[in-house]
Amino acid sequence: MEILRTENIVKYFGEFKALDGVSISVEKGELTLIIGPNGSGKSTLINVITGFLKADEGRVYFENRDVTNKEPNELYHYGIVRTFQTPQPLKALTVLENLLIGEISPGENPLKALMYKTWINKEEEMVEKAFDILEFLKLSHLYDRKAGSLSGGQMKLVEIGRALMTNPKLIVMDEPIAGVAPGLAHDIFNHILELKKKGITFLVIEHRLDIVLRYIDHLYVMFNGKIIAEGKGKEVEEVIKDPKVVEIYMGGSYD
Ligand SMILES: Nc1ncnc2c1ncn2[C@@H]1O[C@H](COP(=O)(O)OP(=O)(O)OP(=O)(O)O)[C@@H](O)[C@H]1O
Repeated sequence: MEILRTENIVKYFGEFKALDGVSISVEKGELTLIIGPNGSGKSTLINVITGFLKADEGRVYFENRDVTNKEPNELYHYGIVRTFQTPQPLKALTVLENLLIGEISPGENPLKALMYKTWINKEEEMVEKAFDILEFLKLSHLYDRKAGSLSGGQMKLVEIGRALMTNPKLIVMDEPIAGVAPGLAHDIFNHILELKKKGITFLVIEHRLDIVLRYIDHLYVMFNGKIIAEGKGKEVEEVIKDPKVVEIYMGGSYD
C-alpha cells in the first residue's frame, strides 16, 4: 500500500531548477532509498516532502491526502517526521532529555499547564515512553550521559529515538550512517528493520550503498533534479549496474 507519493515536484532556487518534475512513490512499511551524486537534488526533495522547503510546482500526497507545502509541525501531526543531526545545544542535554524534547510537552500549553495533575501524569508517561524507546535502541544504560559525549553512531540512534517519540508513520532520514563505523552502521539499519516490522516506513538518503543495499526495498537514483532510474526488490541490483547510473557516478562527484 502506498503511503507517500510526489507528483512532478519542481523547485527553483532563483533561476536554478533544483528539482525538475520528481515523482516518487513510497510503500508503507518499506525502506525507500534515494541516491545520486552531490547536488542532484536529494536533500531538496526531502526538504519539500517534510515541509522545510516549498515546492514551486507539483503535489505531495501522504495517505492519499494532499499535504503539499504544509509546515513541518503540521506534517508531524500527520505522522511525518524528519531526523536531524543533534544540534550543539542538544549535545549539552542528557540522552533522556534529548528524547523528551522530541515530544511536544503539553506543559507548554499554558491552559493545560494549569491542569497540573494531567500534566504530571503526561510527563510520567513521556518518561516511560522515552525509556521504552531507549531500551529498544539499547541505549538505556546511557540515559543520563550528555549526548555530546556519545559516539557518532550512538548519536544517530538518539536522533532516531527523538523521532520515535512522535509516534511517526514515516521517518525521513538524511544520511543516517554518515561518519559511523561499519559495525554500528549495520546496528542502525538493523534497528530500522525492526521498526519496519512494526509498520514504520522509511525514506532515506544515503551514500554508503555497500552497507545499506541489503536493507532496502526500493531504490531511486537522482541526477540533475530528475529521477533517472528506479527499482524494487531484486531489480535494485540491476539499477546500480545500469550503465546510466554507473556513468553519472564515474563522471560525477560522488563521496
Ligand atoms: N538554499 C539553496 N539556495 C540555492 N541553491 C541551493 C539551495 N539548496 C540547494 N541548492 C542547490 O540545489 C542543488 C541540489 O542540492 P541538494 O542539496 O538537494 O543536492 P543533494 O543531492 O542533496 O547533494 P548532496 O549529496 O551534496 O547533499 C545543488 O546544486 C545546490 O547547490
